[in-house]
Amino acid sequence: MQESELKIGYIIGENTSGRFQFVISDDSNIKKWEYVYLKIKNEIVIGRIEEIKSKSELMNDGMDYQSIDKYAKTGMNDFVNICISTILGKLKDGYLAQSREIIKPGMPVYPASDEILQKVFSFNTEESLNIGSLPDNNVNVSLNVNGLRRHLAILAQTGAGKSHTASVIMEELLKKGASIIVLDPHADYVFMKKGVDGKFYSEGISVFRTPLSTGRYTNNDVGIINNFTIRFSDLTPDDVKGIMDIKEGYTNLISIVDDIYKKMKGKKDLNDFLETAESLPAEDYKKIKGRLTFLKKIKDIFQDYTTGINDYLGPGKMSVMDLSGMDQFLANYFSYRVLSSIYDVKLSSEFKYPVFVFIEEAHNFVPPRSNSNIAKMIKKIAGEGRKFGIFLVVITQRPGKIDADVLSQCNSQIILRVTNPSDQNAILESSENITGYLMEDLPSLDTGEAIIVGEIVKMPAVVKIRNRETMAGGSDIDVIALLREAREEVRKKNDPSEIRKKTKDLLGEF
Ligand SMILES: Nc1ncnc2c1ncn2[C@@H]1O[C@H](COP(=O)(O)OP(=O)(O)OP(=O)(O)O)[C@@H](O)[C@H]1O
Repeated sequence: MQESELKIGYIIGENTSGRFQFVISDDSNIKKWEYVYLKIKNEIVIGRIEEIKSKSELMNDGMDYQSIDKYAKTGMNDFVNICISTILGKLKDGYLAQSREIIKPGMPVYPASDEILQKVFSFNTEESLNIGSLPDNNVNVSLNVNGLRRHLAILAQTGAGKSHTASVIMEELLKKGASIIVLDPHADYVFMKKGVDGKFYSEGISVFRTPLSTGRYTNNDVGIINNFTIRFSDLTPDDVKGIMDIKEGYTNLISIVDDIYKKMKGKKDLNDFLETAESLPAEDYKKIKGRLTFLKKIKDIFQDYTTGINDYLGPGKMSVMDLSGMDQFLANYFSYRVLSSIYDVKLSSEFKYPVFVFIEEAHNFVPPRSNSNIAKMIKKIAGEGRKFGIFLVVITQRPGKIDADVLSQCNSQIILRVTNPSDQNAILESSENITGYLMEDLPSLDTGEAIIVGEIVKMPAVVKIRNRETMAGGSDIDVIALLREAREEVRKKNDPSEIRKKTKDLLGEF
């Protein structure tokens, strides 16, 4: 095909090494977010359309309705359609390298073919995770598993598709034999053992719950579950303080717990702890009584066995820690136990495979300036984890309410719809990958559409995340269907024939 047949426009006006503008014909089908290229000295320089402007000298913004109406009816037009495109780089061996060429007015602009785009959005099979496709064509987009080495953030407002996206990445990582831990405060991932068809999906997935869990699903709903239990005598005094939510500054309560430990003479189990506490001087007992009541309330988590790292960490194994129904500080404590044990085995190289840790609702575990054990552990992993092979996937709907250092340690971002300006600002500040142009698109993304930037992709892209293979938990409630059911219930309650039927059932024929 001749170049002249392919081109869609010509470079015009002022252009820079980062951006160019070109005029397109009136009947062009080109759309925002599509990719174009220029041929400069036998090289292909790729750009992405960020904006399309249309303007007319004739029908300008100083004219009234009647005059425009007249022009419009004549069919006359002098529209100029101008596309603004960012330069993503020049294509080199399937990768993008920086382009420093001068972009001159008059140069033709070509639409990037699916073939070119497919090259840019794929990696070799072993390193690629299939995440979805470009929204307007069939080009598959893959993530580079190596890009996860520098942590990933999945950011979006509620309902935009964070858990869906995270599940797709988990499915892909499982296929690669990854070891995955999921901190799951709302039981969003507890059904992943099942496929969308309801059949069994993967041997490798286990769900861990504490006997305390009063979450949104029962054990029967979830199917096979593993209990996360603790043998009280395995706990250190500091562990017990953590479980009782006794923070660093509570010096009185800290010394009372230490005192109980010094005086314990029996099996060092929960009963021993509680009985020893009762023998404390009345004043001390009074101070700690509320915390002891709490320990009694959660006594079911203390069993004969302490769930340990070998239960939940292994090659090709994904363990979902269902923390639903727990107070935040207990969820923090359990999560801290899990992450610190992973940190230890990775630090000592006892476990050699990479571990991917997904943290849902991460803003609750590591809010700004938090000094809790779990927050310190997450910050440590964000800072140094990648050296030992622990990679974070931080998921949050409140990017403005999570520790900024943790967010900025994430070198890749998958960002779905975000309309709140303070969250948009937090995202913009967290990463140099995100430009103002990309930010402008955030409010208009559809559910399941994401902007992906950073080391996991060769160039920034808006991607339609693929369908899930596994069953979702925590999907949106179908309000319409439930309201329909409620109306039907009320109708039946008031329907005379239903009332007669009920009376007959109760009294028999009369
Ligand atoms: N790529 C997608 N394709 C099809 N459906 C999707 C996609 N992404 C999300 N959805 C659907 O949109 C709804 C919300 O998705 P999801 O639960 O993942 O959002 P969320 O951002 O995690 O919400 P929340 O903050 O409430 O947990 C779900 O019903 C989900 O199935």
